[in-house]
Amino acid sequence: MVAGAGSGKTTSLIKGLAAILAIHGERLRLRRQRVACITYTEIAAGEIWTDVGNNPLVHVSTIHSFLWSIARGFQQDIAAWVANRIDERIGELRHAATNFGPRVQQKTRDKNARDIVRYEQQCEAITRVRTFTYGTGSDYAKGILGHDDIIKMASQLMIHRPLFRTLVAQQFPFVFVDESQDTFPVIVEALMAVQQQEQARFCLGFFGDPMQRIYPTGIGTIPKPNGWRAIPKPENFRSPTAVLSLANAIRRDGDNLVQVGGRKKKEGEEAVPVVGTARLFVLPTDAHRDERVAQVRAWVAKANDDEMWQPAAKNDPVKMLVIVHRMAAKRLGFGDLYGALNDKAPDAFKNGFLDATAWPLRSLVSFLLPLAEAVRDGRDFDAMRLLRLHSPLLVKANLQGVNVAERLNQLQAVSNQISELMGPESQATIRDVLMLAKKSLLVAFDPRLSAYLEDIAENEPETEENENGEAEEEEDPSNEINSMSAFFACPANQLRPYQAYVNEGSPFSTQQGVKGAEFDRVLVVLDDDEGTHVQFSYEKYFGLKQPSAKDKKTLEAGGETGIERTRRLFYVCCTRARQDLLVVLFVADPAAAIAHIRGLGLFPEANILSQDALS
Ligand SMILES: Nc1ncnc2c1ncn2[C@@H]1O[C@H](COP(=O)(O)OP(=O)(O)OP(=O)(O)O)[C@@H](O)[C@H]1O
Repeated sequence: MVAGAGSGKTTSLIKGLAAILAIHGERLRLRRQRVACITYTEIAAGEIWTDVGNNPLVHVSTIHSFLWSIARGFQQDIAAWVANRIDERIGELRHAATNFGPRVQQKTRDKNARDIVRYEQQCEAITRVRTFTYGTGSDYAKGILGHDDIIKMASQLMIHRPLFRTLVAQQFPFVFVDESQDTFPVIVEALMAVQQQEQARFCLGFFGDPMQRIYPTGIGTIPKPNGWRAIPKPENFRSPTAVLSLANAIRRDGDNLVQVGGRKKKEGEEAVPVVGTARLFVLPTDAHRDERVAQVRAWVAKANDDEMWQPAAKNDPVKMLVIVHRMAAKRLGFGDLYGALNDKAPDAFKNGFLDATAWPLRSLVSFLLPLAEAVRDGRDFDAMRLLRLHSPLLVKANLQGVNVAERLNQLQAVSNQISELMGPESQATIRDVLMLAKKSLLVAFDPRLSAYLEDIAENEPETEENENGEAEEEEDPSNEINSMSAFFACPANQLRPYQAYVNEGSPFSTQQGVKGAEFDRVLVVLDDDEGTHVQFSYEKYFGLKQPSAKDKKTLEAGGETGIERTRRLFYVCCTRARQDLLVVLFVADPAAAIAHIRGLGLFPEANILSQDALS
């Protein structure tokens, strides 16, 4: 099912699941089979499972847990895969070492050498591992596979082992994949291999929209082999007429998909279209952005005769979506964190910063920060739940012969210390928090993080600044090291405002975290960060700024530039609105920008407004 935003893909998926249960439920139960529904995040999984009445015949999960639930029984294959993976890594590191040019810094060479030693030790250690498990970060020596390993390992098993394919189909004769545009290509290949082998015994369905792909690792368009049925859904049920025209106009320069309809509301017996509003304000980039956004909101409140648009400090009825950039990060209180994981940082860090999935952040954001907050608020139950979920100190195998009361006291003491270090007034750095967690064995760290904690000495001077600001140069092996040392030096209390942004104002969490998110009033703030953002550029998207030399090279090579990525993100943001949409674009020269944007046919001319409208 390939269809635009608000066309009811998720609604259809849930109806499809219900229909399968009604038609095949009894047979599935007897054969101990289940229906798998793969979603992007745990939150989305929870929501879909609630929608199907928490039916145990439906296994709703992320791709990782789905794959692990099938692969975990194949321990011998896993062990062989891990041994091979370590060899591969050592080979890659040695290859890199022999190809280091004269400009590569000594610390990069040292790290390479230490990493080789670590992998060689792991190679030895895995022979003693009895059972491999799946955790947040991979630690082969302890028998733990991480997220990336599960994807690589299980898809390989699926692609190369007929028996494994049969097993998948036997356990899960129906597999639905939601948000299929953001699925890894190798997973699509693997699932298609199962379908090819099992034919009518295996029903596979993808639900998605290539224009809503927001992760660079996603496949976008799913290939359609012969014999597959495409299910079109041409109607839009969410957007008011004004937003629907904009959505169609955004796609006109992309894949040209046109949706019809739009949201309707009942008036007596009749269903009438909701007209709604879609406006663009183009305002000057200066130090008064917040005030200007507030002024625009007051203006819309008046124009729409809707007080809900007035600026609100709490429980804001307007959903505001911003792509964070340096200025916003500074204002929100996590400027250093932004700098560490964005300036001259590896692409994986920059991408993972947008939704807090970058590996340096994971244990902090998913465990240590929530733990610190639970302790501070006196939510003992939550603290305990987090510890049980994340701490190896409470794993059954590690509690044998241990005085449990003592262990709990010890955990409480460490949790209190972590909470203090991460408190708003604390002067502690991220490194301090991580060191304490490491020393006290509070959490099993991703070995990449452990390695850096061992390697990067305290107060290590940061290397040369990125002078030109344009982070468009090639990836340099020392980027990761520099990023990590800046990351360790960040104040730990910047994590809280960062997490609040990711949970509330980030279009990424909105898109992926809350399935099919929709809001009555949406405010999208577009604000390029003085040209340092390479992933997204609204100025380039609107044609206010020329593509760079690198963009042109990428296009010539058939690659994709930030312009396409920005179009898709803009589409996702705008199509969340059920009633009114307000877009605020900050640029250096609003008058020129307005003249240009009027010619694009995105917004009606009368709805492209400037500062003048506010005075
Ligand atoms: N057949 C229908 N009739 C009326 N309303 C519908 C219908 N199908 C879906 N809707 C409503 O339209 C809205 C969008 O539906 P849904 O979230 O399923 O779309 P989607 O295609 O998954 O959207 P997106 O791609 O933007 O996540 C929801 O409010 C849903 O209740």
